[in-house]
Amino acid sequence: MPSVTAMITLRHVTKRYGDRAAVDDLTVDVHPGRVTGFLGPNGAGKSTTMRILLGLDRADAGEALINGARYPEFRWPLREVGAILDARSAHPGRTARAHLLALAHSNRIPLRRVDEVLAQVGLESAAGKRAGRFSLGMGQRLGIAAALLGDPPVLMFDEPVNGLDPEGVRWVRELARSLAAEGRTVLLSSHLMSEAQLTADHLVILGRGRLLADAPLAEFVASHGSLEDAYLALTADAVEYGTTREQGTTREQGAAR
Ligand SMILES: Nc1ncnc2c1ncn2[C@@H]1O[C@H](COP(=O)(O)OP(=O)(O)OP(=O)(O)O)[C@@H](O)[C@H]1O
Repeated sequence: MPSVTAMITLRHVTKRYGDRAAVDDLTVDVHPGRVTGFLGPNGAGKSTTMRILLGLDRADAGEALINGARYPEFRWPLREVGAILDARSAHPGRTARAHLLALAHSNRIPLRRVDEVLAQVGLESAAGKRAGRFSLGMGQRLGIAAALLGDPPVLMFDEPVNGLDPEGVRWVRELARSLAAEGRTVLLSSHLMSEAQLTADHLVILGRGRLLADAPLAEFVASHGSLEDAYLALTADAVEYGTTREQGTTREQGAAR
């Protein structure tokens, strides 16, 4: 049974670039045993939040914890949290198997896990192929294999279905749901409301780096009939780069707010 304790804890996290806050006093908990959809318009701060959690960016203020610890404190981080931030993270000259073997070595993960995760993501037959020759979808699968390698209790996927075909999209959805059903914490960012509605149990929505909502999916859908309608109503004032209805041209609203 999943514990009721939050596995991802953000407390007053702020990150500034110049005079602008990419993440602005963000406090939220992400719980195990469910898929939490991490939503927000372009530039809302989703990737920055994930990067801070993964120790790739440093917050100017606040605390970002995974299972009670800061990422740099983990001796074997891949056993604590699996993440895909960028589908092309493997060295292009390395085969899929060599990439995963190197990761397993570096985190003292049993080497048998390499073949297990290759099978889990459907890449057995491509294990000897260089990552640089992978299609976008294969690259996403390799990224997910790396995330699963250490059997971590926490998974963070940033736009995992970008560029995937319908079969791949469904596969990611079912994978995310099964990982949550095993009691893991799954945080998944997406721009696709239809996909988020099919995948997430719970939603955390950001706008301009601030928390706009933290509630069960069912509440959103009940309030407006669809997640898309609820989301667009909630984020209307937080969109940075929109298109004007009359001309379909891009305008920047950021300076006006
Ligand atoms: N390295 C950086 N230098 C300067 N500004 C940055 C940097 N990284 C992010 N930002 C800014 O911080 C804000 C938040 O960006 P972030 O990528 O976290 O948003 P996001 O919600 O992931 O957006 P998207 O949905 O477009 O991926 C944006 O205004 C972005 O331009």
